[in-house]
Amino acid sequence: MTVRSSLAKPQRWVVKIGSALLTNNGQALATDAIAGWVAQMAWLRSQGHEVILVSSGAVAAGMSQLGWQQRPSAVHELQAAAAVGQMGLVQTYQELFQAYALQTAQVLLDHDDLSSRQRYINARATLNTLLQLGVVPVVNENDTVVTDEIRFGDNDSLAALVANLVDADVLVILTDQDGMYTADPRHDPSATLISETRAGAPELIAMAGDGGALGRGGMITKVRAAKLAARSGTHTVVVGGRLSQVLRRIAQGETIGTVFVADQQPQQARKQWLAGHLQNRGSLMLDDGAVRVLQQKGKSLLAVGVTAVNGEFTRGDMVLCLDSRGREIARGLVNYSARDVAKIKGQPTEQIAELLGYKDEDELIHRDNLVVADNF
Ligand SMILES: Nc1ncnc2c1ncn2[C@@H]1O[C@H](COP(=O)(O)OP(=O)(O)O)[C@@H](O)[C@H]1O
Ligand SMILES: N[C@@H](CCC(=O)OP(=O)(O)O)C(=O)O
Repeated sequence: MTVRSSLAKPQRWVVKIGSALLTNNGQALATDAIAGWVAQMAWLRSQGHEVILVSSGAVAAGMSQLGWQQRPSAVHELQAAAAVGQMGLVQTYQELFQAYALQTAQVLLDHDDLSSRQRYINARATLNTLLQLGVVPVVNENDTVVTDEIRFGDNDSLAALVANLVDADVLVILTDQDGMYTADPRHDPSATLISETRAGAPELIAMAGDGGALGRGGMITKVRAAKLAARSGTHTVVVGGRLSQVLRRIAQGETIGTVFVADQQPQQARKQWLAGHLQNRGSLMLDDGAVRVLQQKGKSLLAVGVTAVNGEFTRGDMVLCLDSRGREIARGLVNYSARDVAKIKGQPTEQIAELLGYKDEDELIHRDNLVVADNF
């Protein structure tokens, strides 16, 4: 099966719509165009796909509401414009999705949320819960507190980090060109469209230029985003948002835009990332039964299989899982702090709420967040 045709199976999609598309030349939100994408996302949902939307446009919408003709260069003015514009942006999505009986949720994130382990695990749990509830999350950068991203107008990397967070199958970046060309087509009329490439191919950087006046990340940030997304095995499609029925056509395997193929299997890529990127903060000693289910059955770790706790860790930290002789058999992101694990170790899952006065996840470490030793 080719990457293109694989997109026709029910999938988890992250769809990113850039500033360059969302406004009518910076005058106001392009509501008709937005209605068209919403209709297509509702169709994706009706076909069994899950959809997370990453939408820019807050600064551009705010500028037009405030009557500003020029994009300001002062960061606090950009942030103020984003705060004004975000209101109209989410309201527009809420009303348009409602026509398809779909609920929406506003999720504002910044890069720190995704690099701090505790916030990472919380953001992941919230987004997964929203998807399970059938809600369409509408994500944007938390522009009030970021500086670099708003200055450079880059929601592409945010979209890639969201794709990593939810293990998306595909990231679709809608923009104002039909895809990625061998050079910026605004400046080089001989440039040709690249139909398929490997995410992370080094030659792409030299072909990618910067952006236009409204969205400003340009193609460079999309190339970087495709490389980031590939860490979770997510394929990226950069494609023209104004092409008729663009999302439907991608879901039907049509060859449009540029596909950046992730050449690692999702699980493998994610586990490599877990294995390689985080320092451990403590360890859990497991009984023989827990060691067996982790090693042989690929299951999650439950509190009942833990016999001892070491170290000072909080929810979201990386901890080592040791067998009774102290050998490391796995490592993963823990859902409870060291203090709480000490209270629930050896206990069945049903006891967690009573022992702690609250319960987050059933698992101490979910299998998606766990790497068993032979994968290190
Ligand atoms: N190699 C390339 N292929 C296609 N577009 C490119 C390339 N290099 C630079 N660009 C520019 O990137 C722009 C899209 O990026 P940007 O303006 O940031 O939009 P968005 O708001 O969608 O992120 C295009 O309008 C195009 O001029
Ligand atoms: N988060 C901001 C800026 C993000 C932005 O413009 O990014 P992009 O669409 O990638 O060029 C906004 O909503 O306006």
